[in-house]
Formats: sequence, structure tokens, C-alpha cells
Amino acid sequence: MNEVSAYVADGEQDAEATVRPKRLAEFIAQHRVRDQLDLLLRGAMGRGTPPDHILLSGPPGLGKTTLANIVAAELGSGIRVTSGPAIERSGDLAAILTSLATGDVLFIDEIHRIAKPAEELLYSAMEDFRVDVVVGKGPGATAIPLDVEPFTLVGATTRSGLLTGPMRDRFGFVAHLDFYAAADLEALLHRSARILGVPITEEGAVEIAGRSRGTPRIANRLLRRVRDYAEVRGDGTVTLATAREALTVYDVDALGLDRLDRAVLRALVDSFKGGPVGLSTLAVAVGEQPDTVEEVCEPFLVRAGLLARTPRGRVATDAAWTHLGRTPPAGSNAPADLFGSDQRFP
Ligand SMILES: Nc1ncnc2c1ncn2[C@@H]1O[C@H](COP(=O)(O)OP(=O)(O)OP(=O)(O)O)[C@@H](O)[C@H]1O
Repeated sequence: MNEVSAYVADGEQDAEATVRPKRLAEFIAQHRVRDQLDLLLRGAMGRGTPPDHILLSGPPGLGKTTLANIVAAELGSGIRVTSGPAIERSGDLAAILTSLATGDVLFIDEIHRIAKPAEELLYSAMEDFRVDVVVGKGPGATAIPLDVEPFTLVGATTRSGLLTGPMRDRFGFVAHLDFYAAADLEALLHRSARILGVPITEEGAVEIAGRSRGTPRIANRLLRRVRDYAEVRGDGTVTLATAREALTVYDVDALGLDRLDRAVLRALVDSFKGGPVGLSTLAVAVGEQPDTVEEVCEPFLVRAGLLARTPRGRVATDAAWTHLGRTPPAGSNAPADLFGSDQRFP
């Protein structure tokens, strides 16, 4: 795993948890989603009923898990956390659902990866607060109806396009989290630095924010790396100079691309003459899982105008050639991403 990928490295969870906003008012940016959630939660609390089920979509590290916890905190409810791939059998899900207390929040991360039988069980729980647990097999099988206390499901997905229609329709509130603007990440960095007790200058925050790929989790991660550098090789203050030097050591370039992002672009440009090339071929070329390339690298590369997804495969844009210090081939001008991030291409 790359040092600055969107995933959490071992031993860093504590620092992540410390800076994680606990209430909606502390959640930086994403104003539209925040306002909408605020209305949804207040409306439900006023009526004394659990709010509608909530679906949060967007690339990793933008705050979906944080928002799910905030929903529970604002409601003063308990929260149960699981993920789509962890629910292998519908019985696992039935056990969770029937143990929920009234008003609890059930957070299912990567909900698009839930197994089909469990998904069907979830439909009736979401709609009627009831599940039918099938006991036995074949002609002797019996369905035992069980009540589920009224609850709110918060589903998170990096690929909302992979959710089935019936699943999507059962969410009363759907929000998409987008990459953060640099100014928002600066505010986030100042907040995190304050909580962690790290002195940081304006310019230091600007530098880290600009290299954080629009992603709060990466901004916090880079802050911790620059803090290490500032403490070991400087006077402990995160400045423009320490940020630049540290991020060079950690192989994060001026656009915030890490080693894997650059490997993807280099493979496209060097091995496939700029593309088009299929996702799985590209993933093999960089030694990564297709899902990681598609869900972690590509959304930002597309957003930064460095990679385009076309029906024939991935294509490096002129900007990608230039970023790697190469001259784009004449007439290469790749089209912009013609499709949303939810589409799956070969
Ligand atoms: N709006 C925000 N304001 C302040 N901090 C944030 C915000 N969004 C995210 N963070 C920080 O970024 C980190 C990553 O957020 P979170 O774990 O919620 O992302 P996620 O979208 O659920 O990612 P994944 O889908 O990979 O779990 C959190 O620890 C939190 O500290």
C-alpha cells in the first residue's frame, strides 16, 4: 500500500479519530449536504421519529464515515457499523437488524458490495421494519417474520451507480460528496493542527492543501507526515519550506499525485502510448487491483484532467503527458471524461 493512499495505515487510526469532527457544525465545507442533513435531522427530531434512510456516495476519504457518526451523534442515538462485504449471509444481517434499539443508526459502508440475499432482506427492514428469516431448506423451509425497531440506515458507497434500483429507491435522502476545494482543505488543516497541537503557518497549510487531492483524509495524513519532518529536521513548525521538503521525501508531487497515481499515468503514456487501454490491463501494469485503480486513483486523475475514460478504455490527456515532462503526440488531445465515475468500463 502506498504511503499516502486514501487508506488508513496501521497505528494512525488514533490520530484520525482525534481529528474526526463529532458534530455537524464541525464538519468543514460540503455546505449543501450539511444544510440538507441538518433539515432532515431536525425535522425528524421535531416529530420524534427516526429520519429517512440516508445514502452517502463519493470517493474514499471525503467524510462518509464521519457523517454517519455525526448523524447518530446529532440524533443522540446509538450506531452499529458494518460493511457490505462483511455481510456474507442474510442471517448475519438479520442478527444485526433484530438487535437494533429504537432510533439506532445502522451504518453499512460499501453498501454496493452487499450480497443479493442480504440486500433483499434489507429491503423489507428498510420499508416495513420487518424481516422474514427463512429456517430450513427446500419444501420444508419456513419464513419466520421478525420485527425490527424503527431505525435509520446510513449507507455509504464509492460507486452509487452499482446500487440496484430497488435499493437506491429505498433511501429518502441521497447525498453525493465531492472533492474539497483547496481553501476548505486549508481550513481543515488549521483545525486538525490545532487539535493535534502542531504549529502551522498560512503558507504551510496552503502547500499541504494543494497536494491533498481534494481529500480530507489525505490532507490529515500529509499533515502528520510534515509534522514528523518539522519535528525531526526543523523547529516543529509546519512552514512552506518544511511542507515542500517533507512532501518531496514522501514522493507527493506538486499536484498531490502519489506513486501509484504516477505509475498509472506512466504506464498509460510509456507502455500504451497514451491509450486507450482497458482497466484490468492497466491495473496489471501497475501491480494493483482494478478496484483500487478505479476507485482510489481514477476519480482524482479524471477530476484533475489527467485521465479520460472512454468506451474503448483509459486515455492519458495532453496534460498527463506534460505533467510527466513528455511532449504529447500530435493530435492526441484525449476527450474529457465522457461518463460519470459510476460507470464501469472494461
Ligand atoms: N468535512 C470534514 N471536516 C473535517 N474533517 C473531515 C471532513 N471530512 C472528512 N474529514 C476527515 O477525514 C477523515 C476521513 O473521513 P472518513 O473516514 O469519514 O471518509 P470516508 O468518506 O468515510 O472514506 P471511506 O469511504 O474510505 O471510509 C476523517 O478522519 C476526518 O477526520
